[in-house]
Amino acid sequence: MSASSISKSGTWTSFLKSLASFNGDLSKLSAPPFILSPVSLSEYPRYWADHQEVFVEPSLIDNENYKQRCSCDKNVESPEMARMLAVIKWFICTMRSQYASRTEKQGNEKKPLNPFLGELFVGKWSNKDDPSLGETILLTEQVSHHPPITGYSILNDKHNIRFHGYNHLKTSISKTLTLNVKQYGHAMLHIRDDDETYLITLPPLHIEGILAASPYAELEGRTFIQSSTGLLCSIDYSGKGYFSGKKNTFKARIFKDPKQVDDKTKATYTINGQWSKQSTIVKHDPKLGDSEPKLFFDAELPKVCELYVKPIEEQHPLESRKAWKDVADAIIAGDMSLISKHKTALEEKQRAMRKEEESEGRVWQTRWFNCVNYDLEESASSSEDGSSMIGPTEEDQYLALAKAFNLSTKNVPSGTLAHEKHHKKADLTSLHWRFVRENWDNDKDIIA
Ligand SMILES: CCC(=O)OC[C@H](C)CC[C@H]1O[C@H]2C[C@H]3[C@@H]4CC=C5C[C@@H](O)CC[C@]5(C)[C@H]4CC[C@]3(C)[C@H]2[C@@H]1C
Repeated sequence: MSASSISKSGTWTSFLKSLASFNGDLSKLSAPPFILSPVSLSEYPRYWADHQEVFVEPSLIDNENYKQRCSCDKNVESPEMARMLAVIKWFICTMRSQYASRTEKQGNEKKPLNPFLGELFVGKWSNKDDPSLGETILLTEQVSHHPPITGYSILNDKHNIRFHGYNHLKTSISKTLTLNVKQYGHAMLHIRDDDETYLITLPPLHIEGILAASPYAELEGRTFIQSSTGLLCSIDYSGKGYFSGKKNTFKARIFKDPKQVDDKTKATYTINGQWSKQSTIVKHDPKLGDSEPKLFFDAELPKVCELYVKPIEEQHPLESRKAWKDVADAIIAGDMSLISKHKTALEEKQRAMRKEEESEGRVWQTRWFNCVNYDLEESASSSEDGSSMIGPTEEDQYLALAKAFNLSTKNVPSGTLAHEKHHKKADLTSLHWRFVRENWDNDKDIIA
């Protein structure tokens, strides 16, 4: 059925009517089968690293090879700048995976399964066709169901790459049936033995085309990449119909002094283009002026690496594809009554578990992630009573990196700066989820 015929069908028009009472809770929406994805949102962090070569590259740049490895500027001034450029290339590369790959593959966005509390997703890129990359492991955990929060960790021990983050979504529907998505949370990329760290914020997005039954994502707003080397990259997004006219447009600027982030004349490089296609880079030299634009990245070139996920029979009951199998099969079969039967069964099991915990005065214990309260003083790496609420550990670089560019460390939309209105709201908490590597290392029940 084409999108245009779907958009005129009875099921879609009644779905659109149901959107009028959408209250932001995606789990309450019963969308028609053809718009449901058999994939859980807990699998989406895979998009941070499904181009393994690009993901590993920043870790391969050192004091000897930085000029020759920096394909967009052979005269790059330092290894730190070369690594920042490689991190930006990786970040832009993930944008296409995160926000355009499903539409490219299946024609439009679909509604992913809503992860249950404690849902796990484990995968690995073995990189057999390029062993020099080493093996990368993907771990995700639904650390909260209300509100929905997914923790994720991507580890490549061969190159000492640790990428951890969490994602919390707040959604709303506009009068024109555009789904507005604010992302809360952030990610931290740690590379090299001296633990060079990059704090990465997440862009707001909106889903257009719902009226026409062919929804697709477009980014907006601004994200930041703050390096522990002092370098800062700020990226602005816009789409079709904005000043640029092209979909998936971005403009990135690199600053040596994060405090100058709003003075574009102080940028060392400006990168322009589409995060789903090509982008070019200009170097601003105080003496030589601006360089000619040069190709920075072509997002359609790097190949997607196969993620290995254990067969369902080898999975733990909390692992996503095992837990959702009956629902996923019913969605693939397009059988609405079977979908709601199996979905209801899973939801009732969850409700029963929450009731039992409540009657026993217990709360669900998260497995690989801790919730850190950044309003608390520095504390040891684990709390005495085993609760998951602790203060930051001394090696935690989050506060220092946030301070460098005045990022709010409160629970506000990702990328909010401390002088912006969201940060001024009263009673804001500063709770952020952190991966605990030893919990994964000591986990005897789950293997990658
Ligand atoms: C409320 C209206 C509704 O359900 O409409 C259903 C429509 C088919 C489309 C809505 C769904 O579109 C999906 C796109 C999903 C985002 C895609 C990429 C990412 C990046 C990743 O790093 C974090 C998750 C995120 C933000 C996904 C969140 C969920 C989105 C918006 C799905 C929508 C429910």
